[in-house]
Amino acid sequence: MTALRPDLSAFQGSLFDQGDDIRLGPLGGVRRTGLDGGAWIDHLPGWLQGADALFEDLVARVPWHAEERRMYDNVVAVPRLLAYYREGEPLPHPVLAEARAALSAHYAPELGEPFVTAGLCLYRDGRDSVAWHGDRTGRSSTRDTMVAILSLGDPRDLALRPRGGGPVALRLPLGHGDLVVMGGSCQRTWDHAVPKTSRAVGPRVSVQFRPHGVG
Ligand SMILES: O=C(O)CCC(=O)C(=O)O
Ligand SMILES: [Fe+2]
Repeated sequence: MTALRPDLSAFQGSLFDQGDDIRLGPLGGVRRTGLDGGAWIDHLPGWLQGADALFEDLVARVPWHAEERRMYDNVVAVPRLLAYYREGEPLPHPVLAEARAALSAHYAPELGEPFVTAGLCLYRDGRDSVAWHGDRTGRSSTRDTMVAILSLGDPRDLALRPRGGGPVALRLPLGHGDLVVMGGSCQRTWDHAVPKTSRAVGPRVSVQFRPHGVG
């Protein structure tokens, strides 16, 4: 496994967020969109101020690695870089621990348990992506849960459609400190993806917080 240092020359930063002061805003402004089958999406654009400074710090300090997957007779590269922080493992920046604690407190009445793990993805350019899937390797395959995602860097679309296919029902551009939370039956009854794009886009980092046993 090789650690990688991505080329940041394509990263422009946001015109609206040039500060180095990295700070979370209140969660009171999240807006919920209900989806069919008991799923929902919460969205809060610009939750984190100083998102570009955090982005650059994470790109430089997280031990990013590439993965390969077997596809029938071939071994193919996973089209993004990854890092994973297990329950109890220190996160790569203190504001991520604050974010996890704030999300845990805000959603406790509904979720009944804290967010504990953090998965990080780095999309280097428009060729990096994540294919249609639900996060259903653990308890989320049978139970309602939540996955909270903080997005940094250049926005990329998170697309959602009902599980099993059909047209895209929702497309949210996420970057520069935006928060999205997928909740209810979303991982079971809906699929999500970050599609490849031919637009000239800079890199994006996604930080996914999940409860224990949700993958
Ligand atoms: O990049 C994102 O925001 C989504 C990532 C994702 O769906 C996953 O890692 O399961
Ligand atoms: Fe996912």
